[in-house]
Amino acid sequence: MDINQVNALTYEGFVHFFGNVVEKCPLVSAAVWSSRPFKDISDIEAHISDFINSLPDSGKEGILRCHPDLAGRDLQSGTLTRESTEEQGQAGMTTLDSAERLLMYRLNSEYKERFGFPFVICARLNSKAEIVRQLSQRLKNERAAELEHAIQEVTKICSLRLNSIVLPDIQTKL
Ligand SMILES: NC(=O)NC1NC(=O)NC1=O
Repeated sequence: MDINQVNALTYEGFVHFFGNVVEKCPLVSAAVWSSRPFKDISDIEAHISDFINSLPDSGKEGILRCHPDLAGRDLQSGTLTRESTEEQGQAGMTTLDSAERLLMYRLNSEYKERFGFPFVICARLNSKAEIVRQLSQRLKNERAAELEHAIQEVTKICSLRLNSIVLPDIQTKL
């Protein structure tokens, strides 16, 4: 859909289409709907980022906790959202061998133990090797810096999801 169609959506319609641009957090799209009309995709993205960044740490942590582990239980049991299934597939998380799966499980567990929220990274922008490297690296961060880093990854995931729903401006004008 183009930006004019987005701006014409009712609240219910907007949450229907945009409710999962931040994983399992329809509250975020519900919150930004009242900022219409949006100029373009970047404008929607900016409102979402502003909303998330204005949350207290507990709210940011809550957003992270709504994300499934990479190569975790939801993937094994087929209960990932459609978006997350595609993203984890693209990053090679669906074709790990048993040693790689065990490594991801260990690192994810260690990360959750240390920070109290799951490791989040924009899977579509990272290869399997890069995900393992970043997970090992980010385990060494201070908690506050890591929370901000993880939230930036949420906004990258959100940006790619928005771009798969809304046509870019250039296409709207063709
Ligand atoms: N934990 C985590 O990073 N999850 C995800 N990342 C991503 O791009 N999609 C996800 O579900």
